[in-house]
Amino acid sequence: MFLRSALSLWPLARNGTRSYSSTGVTKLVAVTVDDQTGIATVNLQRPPVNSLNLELLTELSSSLTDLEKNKSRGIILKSYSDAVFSAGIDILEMYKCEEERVTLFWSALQEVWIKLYGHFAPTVACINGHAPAGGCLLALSCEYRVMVKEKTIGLNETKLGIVAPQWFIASLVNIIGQRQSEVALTTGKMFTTEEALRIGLVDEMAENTEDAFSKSLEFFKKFKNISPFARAQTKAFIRESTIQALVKNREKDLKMFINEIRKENVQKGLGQYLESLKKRKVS
Ligand SMILES: CCCCCCCCCCC/C=C/C(=O)SCCNC(=O)CCNC(=O)[C@H](O)C(C)(C)COP(=O)(O)OP(=O)(O)OC[C@H]1O[C@@H](n2cnc3c(N)ncnc32)[C@H](O)[C@@H]1OP(=O)(O)O
Repeated sequence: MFLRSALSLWPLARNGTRSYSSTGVTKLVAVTVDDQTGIATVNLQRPPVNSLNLELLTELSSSLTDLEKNKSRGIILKSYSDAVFSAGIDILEMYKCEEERVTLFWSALQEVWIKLYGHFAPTVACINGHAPAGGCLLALSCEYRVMVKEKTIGLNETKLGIVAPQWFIASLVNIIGQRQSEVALTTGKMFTTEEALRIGLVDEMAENTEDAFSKSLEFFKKFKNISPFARAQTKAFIRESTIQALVKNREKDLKMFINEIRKENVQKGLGQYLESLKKRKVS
């Protein structure tokens, strides 16, 4: 009964699913809600590599707000591409950036993390491609991670000569612990799917996107006999201190980000990194 009335808020059904976009036009984030289960699939679709720019983050943020309002029964976050889940922050948002835009950009990233990390319903990252840095952060924000074999994931910021902010670090520490995080972060380690599974950075490995998606769906069955309220409140208690650490320091975090990326050596490093990306190809 509750599910029916919650779902009735969604736009018209088509083939058992409801497609939805916060702007009315599907653009960088496509949301589909399964009519039977109420599970939402949030598909990131910014070719070629789903790098996170202001527009994608703004759409993702409003999709998450709508899912919260419409009481979705769960979220699967995935990529349109079988090669890349998300390449992390679009380097062009940090390289030679304008103050006004970079302020909006970082605020949007904070907002997305706060909403996704704190989302009341169960969340799964269906990691169907590489997930460096900000891409890894999105996956870490979910409650469960299913990753396609032979991909890579990690917070590789130090490799770019930048420092992962405290909330990126906390998201990792909460999953793999302090020691493993320290080694991973200081070396900018990118884990293969197999390595990530061994250290608990991901929960399951999948053969391909389809397999990852069906394993993601299985996760929600764990809560079949659990009160949604008890589940959500427990998650909120567990995650509260991590979220509050950013919520109380958003302005400071923003200033630190802007100061850090404006440094001459950081700008030089980002420029070189962009160049190296253009020359290199991943097999
Ligand atoms: C005291 C201090 C307090 C802290 C202050 C804060 C400090 C700052 C914190 C900032 C945190 C940063 C987080 C990030 O997310 S940084 C981004 C890191 N991302 C990466 O390193 C990934 C780079 N990309 C790749 O490794 C590969 O592209 C990938 C494996 C993802 C896919 O490989 P594939 O072979 O499929 O694709 P290509 O490499 O050919 O890429 C296609 C085109 O896309 C461009 N590209 C790729 N990634 C990015 C990116 N992140 N931003 C912008 N552009 C990107 C790539 O150059 C290709 O472009 P062209 O087609 O034009 O050549």
